[in-house]
Amino acid sequence: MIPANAPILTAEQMVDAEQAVFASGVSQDELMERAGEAVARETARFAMGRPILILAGPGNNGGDAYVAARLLQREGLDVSVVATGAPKAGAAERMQALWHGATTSLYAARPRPVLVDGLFGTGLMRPLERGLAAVFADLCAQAEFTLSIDVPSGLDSDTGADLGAPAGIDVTLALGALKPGHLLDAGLERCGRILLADIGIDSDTGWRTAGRPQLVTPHAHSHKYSRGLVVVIEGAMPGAARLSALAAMTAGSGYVVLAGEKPWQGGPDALVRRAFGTSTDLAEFLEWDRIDAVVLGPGLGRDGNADGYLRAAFAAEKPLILDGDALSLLGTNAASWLQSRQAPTWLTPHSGEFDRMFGFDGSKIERTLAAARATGATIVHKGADTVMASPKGAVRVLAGGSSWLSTAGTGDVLAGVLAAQVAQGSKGVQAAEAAAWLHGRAARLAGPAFYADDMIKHISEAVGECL
Ligand SMILES: NC(=O)C1=CN([C@@H]2O[C@H](COP(=O)(O)OP(=O)(O)OC[C@H]3O[C@@H](n4cnc5c(N)ncnc54)[C@H](OP(=O)(O)O)[C@@H]3O)[C@@H](O)[C@H]2O)[C@@H](O)CC1
Ligand SMILES: [K+]
Repeated sequence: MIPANAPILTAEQMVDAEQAVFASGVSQDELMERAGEAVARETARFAMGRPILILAGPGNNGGDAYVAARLLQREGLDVSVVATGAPKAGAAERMQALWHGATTSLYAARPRPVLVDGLFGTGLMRPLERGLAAVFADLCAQAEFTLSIDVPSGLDSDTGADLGAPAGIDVTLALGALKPGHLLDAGLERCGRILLADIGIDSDTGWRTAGRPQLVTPHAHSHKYSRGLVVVIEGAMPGAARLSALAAMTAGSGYVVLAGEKPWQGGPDALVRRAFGTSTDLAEFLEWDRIDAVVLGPGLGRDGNADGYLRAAFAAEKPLILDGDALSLLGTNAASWLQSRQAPTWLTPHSGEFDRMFGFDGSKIERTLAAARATGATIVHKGADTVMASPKGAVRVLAGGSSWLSTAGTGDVLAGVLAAQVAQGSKGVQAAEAAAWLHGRAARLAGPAFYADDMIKHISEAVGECL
């Protein structure tokens, strides 16, 4: 479980936030006391009287651990500390000096039912030393409950890269803000349940986890056009475009058109079909001023026809959602194609498509932001950790969704849900966040082992939860 609408800060941003707290008159010791109090409170809640082993590393993460040890002992709990080295000068050293209970070295440590991991937090700079990682993993495996302070030790807090973190952590108590590493890459599987403790730092940021959108019921005078008109362009593999179109219908659009050379005639009668002969015909149709959003890419194909449709969609200057084959056609030229567009664009690549289009380095958040800035488009970088970024720097992350979403066609469904949000007036990363949330919720409602058509039936139920 991941907190919704929670701020996300990098290690560097955490240091800045910490400095701002110090500048306001709060001492380093006071801030560490607050962090340790939060750790002690959550640990006591889960320990329910069981003996506790606290691992204290050499940095401030270890300092938090010493505070928690002292407070838990004061509450009468049976606490033992494992010190992995002398703490660095400053608050951590002072907190260690205030700890007067049992202390052992790492290699003499005996497992206890409750384990608190205060080895390393945001200051982890390199992989855990192998012996340390092995003992930590063993203590964790033998504990009945493990809580990590701030970040599981062995997880890169900025990227989620695995630097030796064990499996089996039950709770991670994030201090002040979530870190990118909680949400990305290996972090998704290593943190257990994530809780967020307010320790009084200013975590105001444009990066946060996605939350349930607030949608509106159509007003009394709404009509099919005012509810948003979506056009989905059908290509070589028509099934994918159908999934997008049906998803756009159940996500609240007033009018959905499936446009193709010979558009599919099955399915609901409410789905409007529009045949076009050539890309010139398509370009003319897309001039229609009723159109609020266009989806291009699901099942498009990559032949000359597809290229013509892409050019027609660009020429129309309507809000445009590009997915699948449209992304492949743009390829490494995405930035130059997109920078000239006046109307808003959303790109919805999965990681393979993203990597083929863009060569940026860094965490998934940094790479997605770089792509948004380079293209001027809102990027929805899909995956178990879906990262959404706008060119202005807003970031939303939706992580920890149903792993059953890893099946064909679910990306096409997302493109349709997104088009419905755009057609109804939602903008930029807000439209992406709403679509990703509805998509994730529909997948949960569909249960296990669903296929993409199944989840479409649950989109309107997900919409109902947001009114
Ligand atoms: N910022 C805030 O607002 C607040 C922060 N708080 C807390 O501070 C934590 C961050 O503390 P931090 O910066 O001292 O880093 P931390 O993770 O304890 O470790 C750094 C130490 O480990 C060492 N080291 C690194 N990698 C290593 C490795 N692989 N193997 C071995 N050693 C390694 C490194 O030394 P080095 O060897 O690199 O010289 C250094 O000594 C944060 O997560 C939170 O818990 C709260 O108290 C209050 C609010
Ligand atoms: K930790």
